[in-house]
Amino acid sequence: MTQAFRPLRSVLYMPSSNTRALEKAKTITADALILDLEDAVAPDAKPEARENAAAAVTSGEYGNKYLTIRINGADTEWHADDLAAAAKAGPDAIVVPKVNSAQQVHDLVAAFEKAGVPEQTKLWAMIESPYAILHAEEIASASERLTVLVMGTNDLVKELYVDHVPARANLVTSLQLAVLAARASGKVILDGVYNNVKDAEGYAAEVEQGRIFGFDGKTLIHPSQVDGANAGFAPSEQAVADARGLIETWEASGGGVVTYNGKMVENLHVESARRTLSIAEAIAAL
Ligand SMILES: CC(C)(COP(=O)(O)OP(=O)(O)OC[C@H]1O[C@@H](n2cnc3c(N)ncnc32)[C@H](O)[C@@H]1OP(=O)(O)O)[C@@H](O)C(=O)NCCC(=O)NCCSC(=O)C[C@H](O)C(=O)O
Ligand SMILES: [Mg+2]
Repeated sequence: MTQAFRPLRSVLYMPSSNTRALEKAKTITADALILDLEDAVAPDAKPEARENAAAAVTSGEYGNKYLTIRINGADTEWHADDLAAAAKAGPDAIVVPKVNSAQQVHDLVAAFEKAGVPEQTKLWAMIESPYAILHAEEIASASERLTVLVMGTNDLVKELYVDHVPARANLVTSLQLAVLAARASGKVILDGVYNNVKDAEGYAAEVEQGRIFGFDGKTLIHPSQVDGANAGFAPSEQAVADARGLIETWEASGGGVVTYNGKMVENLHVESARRTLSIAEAIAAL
């Protein structure tokens, strides 16, 4: 995780045209918000949504949540105005949909600079096409400014001509390629959204799958999904206790190979355990 272990377990989208959702989001315990100007906003509502998103970012009313704005893609009529508004507001990150190549990342970084986007505002790139999946490592490593890959599984399903199915068998290769790309380039990666806000069981299974696959967190569409992601992408109490025990046992041994709870422990396991503790500490510090 390159963002100094800033937790991004739960990253909630909301249409920036929906003032009720923007208001409600102030009290929702998501680690980050994506104030959307793209697919969740109808063309007629884009100008007002743009103003709402900028006002939300500058309001100072969202506590320590990481605030991002998802702008419309560079090939749309709204992109330039979205980017100008985001540049002025200075969110923690600008989320760009449908990023397909390293060249596109270079162009975006240049456009950020030209538009006067503050240096501390990062680029989050959405990976949501077959082409992007096959070029995910080049995209992820194209710029230091790009800190997070965000899976767009709705668009990916559309582009693959498949359906959403339980356990996402038809997306497993894509998800894993994207996680590999993020890990190879030291970037954070967020899983896609779960569309059925009434299906708590299916949602919980998908959170667990995302955690097992190695995602750092999940993008969400409804407040009811926040607690599940916060718990699912945090080390459990047992994992924290095991990490402490493992480190203590290994250190007491003088740093060679030992067993802890019957399992072999070497320095690489200690590194993983320290990472678990760092994540737990970062979450506790929120
Ligand atoms: C999915 C929804 C349209 C459902 O809306 P609704 O039926 O109004 O939900 P509820 O009545 O259950 O809402 C209860 C209260 O919670 C607030 N609310 C709802 N959703 C959000 C939210 N996302 N953020 C903040 N607050 C929210 C409601 O306002 C109610 O508040 P109150 O009345 O005060 O109690 C809706 O949830 C929604 O719009 N979700 C977000 C949709 C979105 O942003 N989509 C874009 C990204 S998804 C995507 O496609 C990613 C990617 O590009 C890909 O390709 O995969
Ligand atoms: Mg999409």
